[in-house]
Amino acid sequence: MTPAARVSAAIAILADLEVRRRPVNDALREWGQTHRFAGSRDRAAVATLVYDALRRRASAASLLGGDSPRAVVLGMLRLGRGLEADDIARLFSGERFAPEALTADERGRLEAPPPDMSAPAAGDFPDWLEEPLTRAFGDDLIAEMQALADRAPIDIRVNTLKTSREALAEALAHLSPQTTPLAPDGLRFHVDADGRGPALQAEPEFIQGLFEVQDEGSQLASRLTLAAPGEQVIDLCAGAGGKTLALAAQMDNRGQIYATDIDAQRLAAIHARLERSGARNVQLRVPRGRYDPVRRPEVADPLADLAASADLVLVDAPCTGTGTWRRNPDAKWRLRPGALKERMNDQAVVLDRAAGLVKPGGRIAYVTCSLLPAENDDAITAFLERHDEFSILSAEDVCRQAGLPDLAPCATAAGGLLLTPHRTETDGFYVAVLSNGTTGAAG
Ligand SMILES: C[S@@+](CC[C@H](N)C(=O)[O-])C[C@H]1O[C@@H](n2cnc3c(N)ncnc32)[C@H](O)[C@@H]1O
Repeated sequence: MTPAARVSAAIAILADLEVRRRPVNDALREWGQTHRFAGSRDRAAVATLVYDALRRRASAASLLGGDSPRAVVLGMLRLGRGLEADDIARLFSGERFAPEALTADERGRLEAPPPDMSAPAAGDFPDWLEEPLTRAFGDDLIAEMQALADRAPIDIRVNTLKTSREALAEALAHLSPQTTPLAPDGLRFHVDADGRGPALQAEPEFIQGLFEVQDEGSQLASRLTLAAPGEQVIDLCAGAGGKTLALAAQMDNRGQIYATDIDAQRLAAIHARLERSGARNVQLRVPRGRYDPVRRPEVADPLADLAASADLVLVDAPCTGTGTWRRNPDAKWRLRPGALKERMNDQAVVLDRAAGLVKPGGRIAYVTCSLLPAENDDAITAFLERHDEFSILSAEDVCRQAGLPDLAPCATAAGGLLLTPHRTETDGFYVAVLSNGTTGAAG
């Protein structure tokens, strides 16, 4: 496909998304199936155009004075990719397979300096989130949100149960890995201009369990739980097990991790990952269906024997995922206030459940991949009001004990830590460590 034909395809896919309101991956998959002539490089380039357009949807619409798929792609090429009006005119030539030629108005807008934009347009985020995001970032709001609109690199966590970062970097030298700036076990890979990264999961080292794909922010969040060898740990929202595996390695296979989730199906992927990783200190506690003591009392509590027993309960809470918008740019335009409310309710439920599982002197590590205070500091403040036996460990102490003193400036008003693409070049993650009683955390 020519570059212009790829642009036409991206505009058509964005138009389809508007009409059918479905996840972008479904639309891209269907496009690939119905355009068999497109090779893998074409498909990657088209997908990257679509994703980049979604990243810049609001600023592009502001530049072009409208939010049609064509306008958004035009604006993205100018603002996101830095193309000049002449370069864009060559793509929008009106020739076979290319989009229609530029109108005089479009050309004028592409040539003029960008207009003054509102914060949501300049930062490419939904209007209704301006107030909470301003609360989170103050004067840094636009810089933070622009960093969240950029593309993300691909990070892996080296499985230290089986190898070292140095040894794996050498084995993967043909993919030019770099060490992650903050996480001690991470390697980073960059994607090319067409959005293609290395096919890491096809590497023999992946099959041998020497690494897992995991964003550096998620690796740091696992470290900030302060999980230590020999501890009794409950991973209450284990899902597919990304953090369970990181904790097992951090604990050097010593002690015990009980991994569960409200939803048995979410745990399905964890079995093969555990097998590959060589983690031997993980016990799965799979509910017989969906664990919901209020609506489904017939489903037994898979942790019934673990009340008040854990040194650490990790609550990797269900959340809006606003911190992962670099990877899921369509999610930012689909998020609704009702979904935020639901997640806030889930967070309170799961935190209260965690409180009953921590032994005196133990701790809860509360983690979200959200940037919204309602899901972060506010959730913790409300929890501490409900549970006066808990107190928050200072962010500085947590960073020091985790061996990550450089993260201390990420402290939030309530004493949590907020990592962001702008601050730490990671996905957005929030971590707060809460101690049950006064004896404090391990370390
Ligand atoms: C952010 S995801 C977990 C990701 C996972 N820890 C990882 O690192 O790959 C949140 C998980 O919380 C689960 N969940 C939601 N409400 C819950 C509850 N009340 N108790 C336990 N798990 C819950 C969801 O099913 C989902 O798998």
